[in-house]
Amino acid sequence: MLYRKLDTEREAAQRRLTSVLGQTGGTPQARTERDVATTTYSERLAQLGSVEQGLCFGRLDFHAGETVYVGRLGLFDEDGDYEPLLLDWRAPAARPFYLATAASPEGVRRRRHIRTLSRRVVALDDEILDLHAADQGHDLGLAGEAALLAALERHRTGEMSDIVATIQGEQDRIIRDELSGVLVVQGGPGTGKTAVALHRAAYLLYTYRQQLATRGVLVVGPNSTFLRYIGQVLPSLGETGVLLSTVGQLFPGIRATGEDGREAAEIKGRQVMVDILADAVADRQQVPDDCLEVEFDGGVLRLDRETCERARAKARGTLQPHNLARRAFVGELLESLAAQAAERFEVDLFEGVPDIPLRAGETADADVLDARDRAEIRTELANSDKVHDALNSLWPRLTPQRLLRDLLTSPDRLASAAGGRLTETERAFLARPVKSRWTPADVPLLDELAELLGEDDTEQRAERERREREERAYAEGVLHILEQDEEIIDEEILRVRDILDAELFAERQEARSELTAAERAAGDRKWTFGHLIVDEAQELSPMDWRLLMRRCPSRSMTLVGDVAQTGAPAGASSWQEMLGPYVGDRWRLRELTVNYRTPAEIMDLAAGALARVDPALRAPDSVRESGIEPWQRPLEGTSLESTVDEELRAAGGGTVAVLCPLARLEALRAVLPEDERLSLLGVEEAKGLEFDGVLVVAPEEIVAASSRGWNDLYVALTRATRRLGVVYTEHQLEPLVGAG
Ligand SMILES: Nc1ncnc2c1ncn2[C@@H]1O[C@H](COP(=O)(O)OP(=O)(O)OP(=O)(O)O)[C@@H](O)[C@H]1O
Repeated sequence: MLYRKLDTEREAAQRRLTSVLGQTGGTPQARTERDVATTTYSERLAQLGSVEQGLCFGRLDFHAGETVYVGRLGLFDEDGDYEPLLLDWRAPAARPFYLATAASPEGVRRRRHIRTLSRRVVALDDEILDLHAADQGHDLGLAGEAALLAALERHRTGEMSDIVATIQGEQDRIIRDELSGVLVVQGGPGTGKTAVALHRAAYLLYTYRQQLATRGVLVVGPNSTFLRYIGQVLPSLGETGVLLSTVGQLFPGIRATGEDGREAAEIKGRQVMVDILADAVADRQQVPDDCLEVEFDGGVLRLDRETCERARAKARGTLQPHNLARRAFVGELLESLAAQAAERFEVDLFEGVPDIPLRAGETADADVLDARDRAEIRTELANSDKVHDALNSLWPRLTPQRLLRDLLTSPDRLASAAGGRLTETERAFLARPVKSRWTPADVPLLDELAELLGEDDTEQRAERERREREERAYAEGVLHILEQDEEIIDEEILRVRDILDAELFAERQEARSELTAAERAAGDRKWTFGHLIVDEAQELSPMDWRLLMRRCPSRSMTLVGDVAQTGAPAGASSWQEMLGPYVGDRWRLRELTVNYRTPAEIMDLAAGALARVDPALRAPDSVRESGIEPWQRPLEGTSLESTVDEELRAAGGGTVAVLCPLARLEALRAVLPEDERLSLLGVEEAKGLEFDGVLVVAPEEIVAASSRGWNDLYVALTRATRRLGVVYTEHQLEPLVGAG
C-alpha cells in the first residue's frame, strides 16, 4: 500500500513538473510562480526517488490499540482525513520507535523492525516491551537488537549507509538535541559519531527547515577520502541542502593539493600565527628611510619620512583592514603631493613676471589656483603611473595569496614578522619554493589574511547598487501590476503592498536563484551557515577553528570527535582547551558509550594502545563478539602478498584494508595484489573509515612516527568490523590486562 502511494505521489509530482515546464510567457508574477514550482516539484521528485530502498522499516503497536508505521519520509492519506500512512522518522510521533524500552515503554506494546529488499519484506523482528521482558535484552540497553545486529553484520561496501532503522536511544537523544548553542559529542571509535552527526543534519533540516533552508548546513570532515565515504548518507535521507567539505576546501578559488610535513602543518596551525600574520601585514606598510622622490610633470616631488609616518598613523588609526585603510594613506600622501605640485605650478607661473606692488587689503600669499584647479592636479597625480608606483611601494594593495606566498618564500620577511615567536628551525620548516602548491594548512592562514587585508570593493559595490536599483524599479513595476489586478479581483483582500514592499520582492527574486544554499555557499568566502557540523573535530588546529567560527557566527554547532584519537600534531587533547577561546564554557557535552563497529576481541587488543595514550581513558563497550581472535605475526618471514590474499578470501566479498606507516606506503603498493575490495592507506587517511578486515603493518613504526603515535595506532586497530591481523617488526602488541 505504501509503495503504491509512493508511486502515485511520484506520478503526480512528475505530471506537475512536466506541466510547469511546458508553460511559457505570462506576467512577471506568473514567471516567478513557475520558477518556484519547478524547484519545488524537482526537489520533491528527488526526495521521492531517494526513499525507494527501505521506505518503511518500523511499526509500533500501542497499548491503546493504535498502530503507526515509521519510514524514510511522511506519507498521508490525502483522500481521507489526511491521516498519516507513514511517519517520517524525524517526526516527534516517531520517537518511541527509538526510545521506548521495556523499562520505559512510552505506551508501546510491540516494536517491529521490518527489513525489505526492493519492495519485498524479507524479515520481521518483534520486541514486546513489557517489564517481564526487561531483563531478556542486552545490558547495553539496545533497541531492536536483532535488527541492529543484522545491520552490523553486513559486509561493508566502501560507502557508509544510513542507520535510520536502528538508531539507538543515546544516539537519538543527540540527533534531536536543540538547534542552538554548541553541542559536543564525545565517543570512542565505532560509537556512531559520524552516523549521528549526519542524521542530526537531516533531522535539523527537517525540523527547522525555515531557519536552515536559506543559510544551509556545513558538514566538515577530515579529508576527501572520508567525504567520499559519507557522501551518500544525506542524499539517501532525501537531503541536499548540506555542503560537505574539508577545511582545506573552504577558501573559494584555492585548491589545496599540496602537502605539508607534520612539523610545518603543526606550526601553521598554532594560534601565534594570528600575530605573525598581523605583523606580516604591518611590515607591508612602509615609510622611506629618508625621502622618496616621485617624478611628476617634468619635475620631482618629495615624500619625506615624517609625512609618510603621519599618513601611516592616520591610516592605521582607521582600524580598517589593510586594503581599505590604504585609502586614508593614499589620500594623505596625495594631499601632500598636490600641495607641492600646486606650489611649483605657481612658482612656474610667475617666473619672469615682475613684482606688482600690492594694493591695500591684498596679501602676498593669496591663492592663485582655485579649488577646481587643485582637484584637477590631484586627479592627475592619482592617475600618474609614477605616483601610483611610489604609493604602491609604500602601501601595496595585497591579496591573501600574494602576501602568504611572499612570506613563506622569503626568510627575511618571515623572520621579521615572526620576531621571537618562532625559532630559526621552526621558520626553516615553513620555508618553501615559490612554485609550490597550496596545502590544507595554508587555507586557514589565507582566510585570516583575507580578514586582515579586506577587499577594496568600492567598484563592485557601486555595480551591485546599480543592479539593485534596477531590480527595485522592476519590482515596483510588478507590484503596480499586481495592485491593479487586485482591485479588479477583490477590493477587500489584503493589498499586496501591505505585505510586500519592492525591496523585499527584489530580494525574493534573488533568493529564488536556481542554486541550492549549499552550492551558493561553496563559492562565497563570507557565507555564514545556519548550522555547522564538524566530524573528527579533535583533529582541527586553532587556526582551523578560527576559520570555522567565522563561517558560523551564530555558534549553532555540533562537534563530534574523540580526544583519544587525535592524530594531528596541532589537534586538541581537551574539548575545553579547543572551545574555550570562542564560547568559554558555554557548550554542552553528550557521550556515546557503545561501540557498534569493532568486536570485543579486537577491542581488547586496542585497549592496550589506548592505555598508552592515557591510562585514565576507557574504550567503549563493544556491542558484539565475533568469535574471531585477532592474529599477530612477525614481518620477517611473512609474505604480505599471500597474507592479504588470505584476508581477502576470509572477508568473503567484503572490504580489506592494509594500514601502515606513511614511510612504507610506496614499497607496499608495489607488492600488494590489485583488487577493488582492497585499500592501502596511511593511518591518517584511515580516520573515520571502516573495513571488514584490517591488516596493521609495522605498528612499532606507526607509534614512533609521531608524538601522537599511540593515538594513531589506536585508530588503526579500531577500523575492523570482523577481522584484525597485526604484522609486527619486533614485538607482539599486548592487550590491556583485564580489558573487555
Ligand atoms: N544505531 C546503529 N545502527 C546500525 N549501525 C550503526 C548504528 N550506530 C552506528 N552504526 C554503525 O557503526 C559503524 C561505526 O559508526 P561511525 O563510523 O559513525 O562511528 P564513529 O564514532 O564515527 O567512529 P570513529 O571515531 O572510529 O570514526 C558504522 O558502520 C555505523 O553505520
